[in-house]
Formats: sequence, structure tokens, C-alpha cells
Amino acid sequence: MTEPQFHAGFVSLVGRPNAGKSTLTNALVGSKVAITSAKPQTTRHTIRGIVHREDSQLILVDTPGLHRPRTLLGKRLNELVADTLAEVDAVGFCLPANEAIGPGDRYIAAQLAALKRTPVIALVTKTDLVDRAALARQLMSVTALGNEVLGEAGWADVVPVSAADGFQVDTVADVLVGHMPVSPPLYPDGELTDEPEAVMVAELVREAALEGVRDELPHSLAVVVEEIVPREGRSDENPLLDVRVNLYVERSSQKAIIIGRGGSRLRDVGTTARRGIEALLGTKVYLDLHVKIAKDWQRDPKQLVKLGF
Ligand SMILES: Nc1nc2c(ncn2[C@@H]2O[C@H](COP(=O)(O)OP(=O)(O)OP(=O)(O)O)[C@@H](O)[C@H]2O)c(=O)[nH]1
Repeated sequence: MTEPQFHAGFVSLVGRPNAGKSTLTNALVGSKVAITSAKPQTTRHTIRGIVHREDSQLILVDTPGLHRPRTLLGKRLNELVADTLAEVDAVGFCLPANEAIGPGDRYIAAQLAALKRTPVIALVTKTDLVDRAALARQLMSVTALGNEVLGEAGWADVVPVSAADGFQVDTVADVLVGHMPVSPPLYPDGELTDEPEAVMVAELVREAALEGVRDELPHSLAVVVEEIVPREGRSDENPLLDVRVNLYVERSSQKAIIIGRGGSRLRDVGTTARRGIEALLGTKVYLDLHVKIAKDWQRDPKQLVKLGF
């Protein structure tokens, strides 16, 4: 008997302003908080929310670049968007059902067409605002746009959805999960995900730990924030937070990569992450990093429990 495999990965919802990205993010994530404030510039992708399911996990991230097209020009912008979007496993392109496809949508569609490898799912949002006939027409226009920019194959999928009344929100999650790679959960479920700060801290550590070694440690790194506690005996004017974080890898060779010769790399990781965390939390931080091997943790349910998955 084979166990059903877990799927996890990163999704970026894109679309022009007002297309319904944030509202859909919140609907997908449910009661779990979507992080909308405190965006440290150090992370390429800001996590907006995490969808935890029994068999899968979707990490919804922001993609810089598409949001500020006017501050960058031509090739540079194309490169930035392509770079950042190439790191996600799927893109959800939001197009409102109640507005004709405009130049803003076409602009983004053209950017997305340059992503050769990443599947793009067209999400026709706000379906509650239109009747069935208008929705059918919009679905056809959106499909035609896909064929225009991507050729015959078109969008990987076209899914109508309403975040307002919940229509097809689960279907959107199903379709996105269908494009996620086989992977262990990338973030722990549970209370931590309700704490934007802990999620952000984990993300900062993860980013710092992967910097420059992404090829060697693609997805085999789990970051668990064990605790964030104020140091006792410090005055209110000069507080210090103790932040204890465990990094779990699968093999000793990966542990060696993270730690580096004589611990040099781990010190750099700590320094970089600490700066980001201090900027995020606005106080001095003592960051305590531990690298541990969770052997075959993708397959061993006991380990998963220990890691809080
Ligand atoms: N009726 C209806 N309104 C929606 C739906 N989704 C979003 N809206 C409304 O559309 C507006 C824009 O939604 P947002 O989710 O903020 O759009 P966004 O794409 O995140 O916008 P930016 O942050 O500007 O990029 C808000 O007023 C929402 O309340 C929906 O499914 N139905």
C-alpha cells in the first residue's frame, strides 16, 4: 500500500489593482491571518498566507515587480518579474468577471507569457457580480487572452471564483494543489501560522539560510520558530528578545552546507537574519539558531509531529 504523497509549494496571485487578490487570499487561507503589513525588504517574497490541508500546503506569496511597473522599465522589469515568478510553483492570474479585459491585464499577461516553465492559472474573480451569460462571455475572453499570449496551449486552467460568497474557492485550492510538487510541508501548521511575526521570522531565517545555496538545498529545509520571549531583567527602554529557531535538514551533508567551515556560514546566516528580524520587530534580538537533522522527515509521521507538522 502506498501512502498518498504530500504536495507543497509556492503560489503567487497576480493581477492588476483591485482584481481581488487580497480578498481571494483571505478566502483561501480562511481564518488564518494573511500577512498584509510589515514587509521587510529583505525577503523576495512576502508570505501573504498559508493554506494548510490534510494532504497539501499552499504558500501564497507576493511578487514584487508586478506591483510597481512604473518604477522600472522594459527589460529590467521583465527580468525581475521572470526571476521572482520563476521561483514559485504556480501563478494565479486574477481577472475580475465584471470588468472587460484592459491594457493592465494584457500587460501582466504578456509578462506571464515569458514564464516558460511555471503554470499560469487564470482565475476569473468576483463571479457574484455578474449573471451566468456575462460570466460565460468573460470565461471565453479570458481563454482567448491565454491563447493569444501563450499560443494553443493557453492557460494551465481557467477557474471562475467568488471570494465574497465562497463559490469555487475550494476548487481554486484544488487546482493550485494539482500544480504543486511532491514535498513535505514547508511551514508548520498550528499556532505559529496565526502569528504573523513568527511566520516572518521563520521566513527571514529561511531566506538567509538559503542565500547562495538554493541549488544545493532546494526544499529540504524546514524552519521552526521555537520561541520568541522577552529577556528577563531588561528595562522597558532597552528590551531584548530571545528568538530560538531550529533549522531542520534531511542529511548531514546539508547540515554541513548550512553551518559552513568552522561555523562561519551559520554566523553569517544569523547576522543577516537577525538584522531582518530586528527591523521587523523593532527591538534588539538575540537569535539562537540550531541546525538539526530530521532523517527522512518527509516520510516519518513521528518526525512530522515533532516538527509541528
Ligand atoms: N463582490 C465581490 N467583491 C470582491 C470580491 N473579491 C474582491 N472584491 C472587492 O474588490 C475590491 C478589490 O479587492 P482586493 O482583494 O483588495 O483586490 P486586490 O487585487 O488585492 O487589490 P490591490 O491590493 O489594489 O492589488 C474590494 O473592494 C473587494 O471587496 C468578490 O469575490 N466579490
